[in-house]
Amino acid sequence: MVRRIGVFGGTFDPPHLGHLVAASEAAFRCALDEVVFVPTGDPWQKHHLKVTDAPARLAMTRSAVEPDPLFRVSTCDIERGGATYAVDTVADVRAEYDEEVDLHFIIGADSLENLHTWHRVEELCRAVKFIALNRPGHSRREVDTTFGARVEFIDMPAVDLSSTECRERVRDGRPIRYLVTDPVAAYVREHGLYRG
Ligand SMILES: Nc1ncnc2c1ncn2[C@@H]1O[C@H](COP(=O)(O)OP(=O)(O)OP(=O)(O)O)[C@@H](O)[C@H]1O
Ligand SMILES: O=C(O)c1ccc[n+]([C@@H]2O[C@H](COP(=O)([O-])O)[C@@H](O)[C@H]2O)c1
Repeated sequence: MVRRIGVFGGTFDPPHLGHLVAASEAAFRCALDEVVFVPTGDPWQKHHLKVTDAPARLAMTRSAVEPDPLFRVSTCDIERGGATYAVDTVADVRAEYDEEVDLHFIIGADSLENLHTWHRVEELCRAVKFIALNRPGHSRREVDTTFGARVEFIDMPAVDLSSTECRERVRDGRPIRYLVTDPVAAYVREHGLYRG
């Protein structure tokens, strides 16, 4: 039996409940054997934003996924260096297995809308199928399939939350408890992240 692996790339600055619900729902609905969270090294489309250092995002992502035996973290994007391209992510994750695996790239509706801007997208689309999740304010159906994307649309309980909102809440002194896991909230507090 070829194992079905979900690859969930994200900047995870910080990881929040929307990410965890998306991964869990994708795993359940698509019978995934494992979901690999891959924090970006250098998210090139976020160069206009201040992104938290990779070790902190990695530590938060590890702590967020640790309780779920179906989830693990790969550091491949952080270790590779240079701009993070999903086409490299999936090649590196594939290389982490000794056996043949069927890779599914988990993606929110907002990212799916921008898929046509991704590096070597046709090659990426040959390498993986996409599991696309609804995200408030974004239509999942607007995907340009001319480059061959194979997309399965999954409905998850809508989580109207972003890392941006979490960062803004911390900056403004508002709570993020219950929007992120307790260990992530503790990490943010103890390391003074997002205080502006
Ligand atoms: N609430 C959500 N519901 C569904 N998908 C989500 C949600 N939040 C993030 N995602 C998806 O998770 C992946 C990683 O997202 P990312 O780490 O950039 O989080 P974000 O909340 O979009 O961050 P930011 O606000 O900093 O842009 C993307 O594919 C994104 O579409
Ligand atoms: O391959 C690309 O060119 C590309 C461009 C933008 C985003 N991505 C990937 O999309 C995932 C979510 O990225 P982000 O920046 O929305 O956190 C992550 O795995 C990124 O590497 C990939």
